[in-house]
Amino acid sequence: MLELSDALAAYVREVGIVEPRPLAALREETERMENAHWASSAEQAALLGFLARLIGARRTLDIGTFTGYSALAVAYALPPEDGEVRAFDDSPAFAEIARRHWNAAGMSERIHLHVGPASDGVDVLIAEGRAGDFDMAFIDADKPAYDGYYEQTLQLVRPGGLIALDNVLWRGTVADPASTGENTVALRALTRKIQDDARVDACLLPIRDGLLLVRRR
Ligand SMILES: C[S@@+](CC[C@H](N)C(=O)[O-])C[C@H]1O[C@@H](n2cnc3c(N)ncnc32)[C@H](O)[C@@H]1O
Repeated sequence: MLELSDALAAYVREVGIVEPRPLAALREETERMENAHWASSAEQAALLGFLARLIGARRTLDIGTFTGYSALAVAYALPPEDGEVRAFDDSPAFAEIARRHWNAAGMSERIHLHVGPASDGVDVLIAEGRAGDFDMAFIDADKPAYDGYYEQTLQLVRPGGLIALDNVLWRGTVADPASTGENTVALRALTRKIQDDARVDACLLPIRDGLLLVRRR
């Protein structure tokens, strides 16, 4: 696979994607943080925004929000009049950073963040009767809980809607039978389950740490 050198990444960012200035400001602040690698890359976030536009998304879920980069990238792709991102993260510190940047981008009306365990927050939406009400979900929180998030989002996303799961290659460990770490085992099992799941179509993109795209039938 082609290695994305710094020069090549800079080229892609210059001519291959559009990153609004407030989104770039959020990325730049995040890059100075200890957990900077948690954030989606600019290219991956641009892909999510592109896919949101492609399917005409109006309402989306962002499970594992960190400093808010993926949520903001998708928010830009939603219609200004009624676009809605429901975001979930259990860190109040990350929430503060995310909200500051969403506000600066003029997107705070469009993105609603639940601070607490994501599964509880998503359950609230299900209890509120919002099954089938969402067009897209991005799953990027704790890996052993992905299967639960997948089942929850499958309820919330409409037929024809999209679920994207990040990090499904887990730095390549999933292809090594000797790797039996908790995250590796969970991601390997879920990827196989999804490929055999008659409720969906799925396609694994080997970009960055692996992005599994799932379409609800
Ligand atoms: C990889 S980061 C998300 C990156 C983000 N999607 C982006 O593109 O910038 C994972 C996030 O999930 C959050 N998280 C982990 N376990 C969680 C849980 N059980 N409930 C809610 N958030 C959780 C962490 O606080 C962290 O911010």
